[in-house]
Amino acid sequence: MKRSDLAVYFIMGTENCKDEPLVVLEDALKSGITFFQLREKGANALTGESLEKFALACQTLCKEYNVPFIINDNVQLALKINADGVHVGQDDAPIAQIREQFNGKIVGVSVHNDEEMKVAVEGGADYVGIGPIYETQSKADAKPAAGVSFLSKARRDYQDFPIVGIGGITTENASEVLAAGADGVAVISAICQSADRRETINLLK
Ligand SMILES: Nc1nc(C(F)(F)F)ncc1COP(=O)(O)OP(=O)(O)O
Ligand SMILES: [Mg+2]
Repeated sequence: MKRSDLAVYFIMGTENCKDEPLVVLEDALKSGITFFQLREKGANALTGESLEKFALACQTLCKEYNVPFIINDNVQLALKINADGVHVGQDDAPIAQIREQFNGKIVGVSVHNDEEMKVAVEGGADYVGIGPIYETQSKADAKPAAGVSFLSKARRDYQDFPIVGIGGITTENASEVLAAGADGVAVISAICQSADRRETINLLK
């Protein structure tokens, strides 16, 4: 993957959308997202067969638009349907183990400090997600908003490593995240709830 692939990283699960999720995803793909992550969370999250079916439908749409399709947390599902990669957090399996399972695929890791960043980079992650930059409504167990200070430091320490910012990012504050050194922004609500996704996506770049 290229760093520029992270420019507008849309993340979505069925709980994030008022409208039909696949309609939202196709509109977002048509409107120019550059990366997609299926993050199925919450009380009514799809599971089992219905999750697999939904994931396959998302994967088909992403293939049509030549956008990488990443699955959050669910390593088994990502392997089973041959997703383009997986995103894991600090509570998931160690990066070295994930890296081995996903040879040649994309592995993203959430990091919050120098140590986690070092382990992710040395463990072979393809990109890191840093956040939450701002307060977020999309992650119930999110850490407090950290601002851009750690992101800026990570960029100083790893000048060429792919970094995406996440957490409460909107068209109003995306430029601050990019100025701090992120290659792109990861968003859920800003795109899910947008009335004009093409305009929103252009304002996130
Ligand atoms: N899902 C994510 N995607 C990104 C990405 F880099 F892709 F923007 N960064 C961070 C997260 C958060 O990941 P995690 O800490 O495991 O929590 P959750 O499983 O609730 O998402
Ligand atoms: Mg996770």
